[in-house]
Amino acid sequence: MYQPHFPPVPFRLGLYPVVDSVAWIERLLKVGVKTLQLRIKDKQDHEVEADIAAAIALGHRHQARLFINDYWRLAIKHQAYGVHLGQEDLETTDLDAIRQAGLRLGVSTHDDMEIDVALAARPSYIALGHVFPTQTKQMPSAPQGVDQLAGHIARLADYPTVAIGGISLARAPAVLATGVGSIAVVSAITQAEDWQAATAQLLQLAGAGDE
Ligand SMILES: Cc1ncc(COP(=O)(O)OP(=O)(O)O)c(N)n1
Ligand SMILES: Cc1ncsc1CCOP(=O)(O)O
Ligand SMILES: [Mg+2]
Repeated sequence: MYQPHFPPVPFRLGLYPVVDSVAWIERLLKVGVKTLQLRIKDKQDHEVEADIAAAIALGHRHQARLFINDYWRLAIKHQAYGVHLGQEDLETTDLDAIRQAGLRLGVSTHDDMEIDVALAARPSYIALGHVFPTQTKQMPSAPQGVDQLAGHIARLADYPTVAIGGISLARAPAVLATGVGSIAVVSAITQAEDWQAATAQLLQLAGAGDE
């Protein structure tokens, strides 16, 4: 049973681009993306606060589901839709503060043990990765592949799920066939020759998420 400790999200979050700038957030909102993440790495809070505040304001204006990666205090301060955290972040984050502020929580997982840890926190969604090899982030483990992903999706039943890692336009149909509710992508959009065409095609396949 899906009974999160945080506000729920729709079972299908649809296409979920993960990007590193306000410019990308604005572009993607303008073409109809409704779930997205601002992922800026390795900066001090004061260096990213203006960008995080601007991205959150844009998300509100477009009635979109904007998750902030890592910077959970700033996400609370500026009232983001949600926060995305990794496994190692769970130990150092005040999860009660996120819940009390009414933000959704997404948690990364890479295997069954990490899914156990994530489920114990009862987040709003569980991310599963990396599905395929990725150039975007250094990964300590091997890609899980579509079959293992399908096993995790079956285990998680009605829990909202997000697949991430190496998902291209060509690979998206096989990933979606596992029943996963969302595909998170970086390079499939940001490195595409024509990002607008790529986004439109991915939206066609994955949808913009349930209301
Ligand atoms: C949707 C989604 N899934 C997984 C990740 C990876 O998050 P994390 O493990 O915290 O690693 P970094 O992104 O912080 O490098 C994600 N960001 N989004
Ligand atoms: C942030 C992150 N977490 C797991 S894989 C990944 C990067 C995904 O990027 P791409 O879609 O370009 O493979
Ligand atoms: Mg993180």
